Amino acid sequence: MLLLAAAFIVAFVLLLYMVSPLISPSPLKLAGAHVVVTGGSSGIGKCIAIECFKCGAFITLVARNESKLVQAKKEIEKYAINEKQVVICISVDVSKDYRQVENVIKQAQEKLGPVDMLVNCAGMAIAGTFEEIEIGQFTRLMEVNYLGSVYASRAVISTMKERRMGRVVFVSSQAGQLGLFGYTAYSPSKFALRGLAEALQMEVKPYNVYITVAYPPDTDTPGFAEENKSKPLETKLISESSSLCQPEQVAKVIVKDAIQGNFNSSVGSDGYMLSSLTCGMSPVTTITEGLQQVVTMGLFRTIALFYLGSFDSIVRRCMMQKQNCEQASKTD
Ligand SMILES: NC(=O)C1=CN([C@@H]2O[C@H](COP(=O)(O)OP(=O)(O)OC[C@H]3O[C@@H](n4cnc5c(N)ncnc54)[C@H](OP(=O)(O)O)[C@@H]3O)[C@@H](O)[C@H]2O)C=CC1
Ligand SMILES: CCCCCCCCCCCCCCCC(=O)[C@@H](N)CO
Repeated sequence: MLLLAAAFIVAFVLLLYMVSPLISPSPLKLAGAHVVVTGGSSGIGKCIAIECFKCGAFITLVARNESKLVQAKKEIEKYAINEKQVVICISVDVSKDYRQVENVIKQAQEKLGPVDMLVNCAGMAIAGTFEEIEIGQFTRLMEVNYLGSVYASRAVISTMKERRMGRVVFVSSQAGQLGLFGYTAYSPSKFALRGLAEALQMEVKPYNVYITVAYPPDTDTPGFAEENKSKPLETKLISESSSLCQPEQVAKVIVKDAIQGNFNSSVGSDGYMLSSLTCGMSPVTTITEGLQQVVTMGLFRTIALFYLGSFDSIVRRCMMQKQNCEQASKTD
């Protein structure tokens, strides 16, 4: 009986491997491709642009600040592998008005041809307790992190479907896979990207267009330094459970996954565990990935329970410390 079951499983796995080319997309060739990177003037976005440029791509950088854009363009151009390669910059706020973003994409396509890959990396983080964060910041984060990605993606998707090719990358965050102290405004804006990505992937898969959602951990960038200025101690301590990465390393992984057409993109062992644990109904792009999710789910949930316990105790300890400080200052 056991033997029969084992034989059945082996046959099943073999069958899955046989049909795997049907679900694995063919890799995108970056040489000569047009890659648009929103948020490409700094941090992770700039490193993604460099990574693509190194592979022979043509780059459009999109961000607000013109001098930062020009600076980034100069830096990226150093990595050229042939004389034809071009980097262009366009200044726009991706979060304000769909028509503006659509125009920017049109301009980029006139200069460098149809977009082969769009990387939605423009974004920002604000950390603070729920009652500390100004009410307008909840709107702002949804506008920049979520709607900014909707607008740029909406502007490229029709052409991608017509050409039966393309990649759209959403840069979410590990804070888009779990909610944690201090991120009541930020986490939802990153969770939203996952919902968008899943729904969109189901629509565009028959057109050979592939979506990638990246979930980076804390990454050493100018944006991260800015966020740290006002980050609650609890958020800092909890985030230390996950590694601090360099933007170059994060960019390498994101570009590799986008080329392959992988839906999930994570960095490091905690990133891997989190993605596996939170895979839910997200599409699977390789058989190996699907099998790993099935096998590791229970184990990773067990590990996660220990993490959750330690997060709760960090929050409780910080609260008690604050109360002690308040009492001490009252009795003084
Ligand atoms: N660093 C980290 O720890 C992590 C970051 N992430 C995510 O990665 C992305 C990049 O982060 P990071 O590299 O740290 O950030 P940076 O602050 O270093 O870079 C952000 C980029 O986005 C641009 N940008 C910001 N707002 C807008 C806007 N409204 N319209 C157009 N462009 C905009 C900025 O240019 P300008 O200001 O000139 O517009 C800049 O080019 C973000 O989405 C972030 O949430 C995810 C996980 C971890
Ligand atoms: C099996 C379970 C494993 C669980 C591991 C849990 C680790 C949680 C750490 C969460 C870190 C959040 C980083 C947010 C980064 C970010 O988006 C901002 N820095 C943006 O600037």
